[in-house]
Amino acid sequence: MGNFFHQMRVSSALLKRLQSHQRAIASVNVDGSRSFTTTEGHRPTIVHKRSIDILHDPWFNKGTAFSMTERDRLDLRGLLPPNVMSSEQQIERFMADLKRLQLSARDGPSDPYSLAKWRILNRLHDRNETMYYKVLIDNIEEYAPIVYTPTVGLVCQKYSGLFRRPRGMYFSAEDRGEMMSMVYNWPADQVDMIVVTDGSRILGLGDLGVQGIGIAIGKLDLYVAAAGINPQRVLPVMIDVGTNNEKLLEDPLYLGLQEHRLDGEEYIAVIDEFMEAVFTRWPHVIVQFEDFQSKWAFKLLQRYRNEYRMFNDDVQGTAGVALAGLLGAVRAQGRPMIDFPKMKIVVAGAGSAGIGVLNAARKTMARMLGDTDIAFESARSQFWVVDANGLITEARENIDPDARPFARKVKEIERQGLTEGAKLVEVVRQVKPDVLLGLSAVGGLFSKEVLEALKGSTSTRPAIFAMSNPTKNAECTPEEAFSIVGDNIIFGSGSPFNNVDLGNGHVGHSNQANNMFLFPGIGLGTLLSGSKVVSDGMLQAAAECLAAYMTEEEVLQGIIYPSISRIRDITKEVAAAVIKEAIEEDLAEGYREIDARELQKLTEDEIRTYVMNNMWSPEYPTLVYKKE
Ligand SMILES: NC(=O)C1=CN([C@@H]2O[C@H](COP(=O)(O)OP(=O)(O)OC[C@H]3O[C@@H](n4cnc5c(N)ncnc54)[C@H](O)[C@@H]3O)[C@@H](O)[C@H]2O)C=CC1
Ligand SMILES: CC(=O)C(=O)O
Ligand SMILES: [Mg+2]
Repeated sequence: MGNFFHQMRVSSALLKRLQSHQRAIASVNVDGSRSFTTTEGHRPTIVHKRSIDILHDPWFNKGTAFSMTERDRLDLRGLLPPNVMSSEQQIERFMADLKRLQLSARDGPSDPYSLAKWRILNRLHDRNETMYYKVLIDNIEEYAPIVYTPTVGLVCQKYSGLFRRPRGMYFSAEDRGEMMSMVYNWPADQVDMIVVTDGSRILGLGDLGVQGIGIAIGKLDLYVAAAGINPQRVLPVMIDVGTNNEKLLEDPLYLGLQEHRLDGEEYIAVIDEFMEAVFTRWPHVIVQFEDFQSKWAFKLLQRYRNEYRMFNDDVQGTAGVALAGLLGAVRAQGRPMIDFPKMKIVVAGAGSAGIGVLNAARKTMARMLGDTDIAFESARSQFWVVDANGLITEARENIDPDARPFARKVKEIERQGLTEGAKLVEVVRQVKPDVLLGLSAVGGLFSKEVLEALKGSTSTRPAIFAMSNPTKNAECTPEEAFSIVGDNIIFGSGSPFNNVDLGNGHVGHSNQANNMFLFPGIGLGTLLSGSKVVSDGMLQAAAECLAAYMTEEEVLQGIIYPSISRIRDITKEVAAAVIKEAIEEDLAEGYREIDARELQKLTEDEIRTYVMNNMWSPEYPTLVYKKE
């Protein structure tokens, strides 16, 4: 039905075009291009380029003002956000943004100039990719917080003002039936990595609709900088199925579809069509799902993970990073990793990230306890999960099926002096956990009261993970954690914070507990192994590699994650671990000139060299012109 109407629209557009061509009179301009004067008095300009070339040509580019018929005529469909704007709207958007700069800079995280820095870097990204990535790689510690969390969150929030040149592809609900041909509008014949979002839960900032493309761009910046994926082979994708953000629905300058989100079968049909289209054009691509609301994150993962080379970063990448942190917290107490199943863990947040972490931690505990059904069942009792409605128990009505395995038994928690829906502070007070981990998206959730309660922890060195992003959503700051709970804690946060000066030359180490330490290596390892799926074993190998990366000395100092300045090295190690596991599981089918048999013969060191040799570095190549 939709298709039929679409064809009707196209054919009537074609008819109009033909009519106006019949009425056109040709003339030649001074620059050699040809113009037509139509009987209506308009003078169309003949251009000799199409698609991305026209967007990159400041002479002819109209950005969001290309009409739908022009987009079809010039192969631009999918290369721009779907809302067609008038030139007046474009100017209004630009001016609104310009005036907002001062205000936005004040809104920013710790760095008041973060947004201005992002703009400068973004302009460089548009002009010269090699130089952009050289700057990023050489100064990753300084600029990761600009192109990635926290500033990327602000960028997504302000995207309608910041948008200049499009980057990546947009597939919208309006494009149903067209995606298979639209993918050919992308200029690159080879794409290795796609990061796709539907904008429904961007960091902890909620539904940002089409503006969520910023997070896909930021993640792919790390793919290039950390994993050495060639920037010509990355593709950020926004699937615009509408938004339920009422502010955006009413904003005349919003760049996306101004309708409520598709849901149910209609929604799945759009994502299915997208997956089929990209894997048809690029059968070897890896698709990373990013920042999909929990409601869809798990369902889509289950739907595609055995069929396509894909993974969900928030569910699976975060799980691995948190697991590495939990194991680090055990080691930091001077205990062997095998003590992990004894840890009492309180998790605040039962969304895609929280549930992903809980499942991975429970499985790892069970494996350490002998990998039996009994071990799996007993591991469950190490977790207390608190969501927006308090402690989750079996007495909860309409319990989310993904959280059900972690619902506490009522009798058992009554013995602990707790009830269904108990507040976080009560849970911490009664459980006296070893670990308090936040993936709630609620800034300041680990209040003074909660942190005071954690002082009663039975652990010799309690661990606090305030993993929500961006900075203002962190459950607490390291200053709060160290000053309230005490100097002898482990601290990790999703967005970067400075270390804390504890006086007398002592430093309270602030770790960045972010999935950026895993997703680039998972993607690169999967690519180079040629595995057709991303298996649980490959993800586990990635997490274990990260957990083992820090030395005993570092861990005892409270340093349980690498500094971001080492991200290229840890990514290489993670990629090698993923490849090794893929080989062991007989999933590695090879990549380019190296086939499965040759991969199997590689030693661990040779796998590392293989990874390094396949990482792109930002060096200018020699260019030679050749006629088409
Ligand atoms: N550090 C990292 O690498 C990562 C961090 N995250 C962050 O995790 C956060 C959550 O992400 P998702 O799970 O996808 O979001 P989500 O929206 O699916 O889940 C949020 C969860 O927090 C719960 N919650 C809300 N208010 C609460 C409260 N007052 N107390 C306890 N729980 C509360 C909700 O009930 C829900 O279960 C986001 O801020 C995101 O940026 C996500 C992925 C990776
Ligand atoms: C880091 C990340 O993936 C998130 O906050 O959603
Ligand atoms: Mg994410």
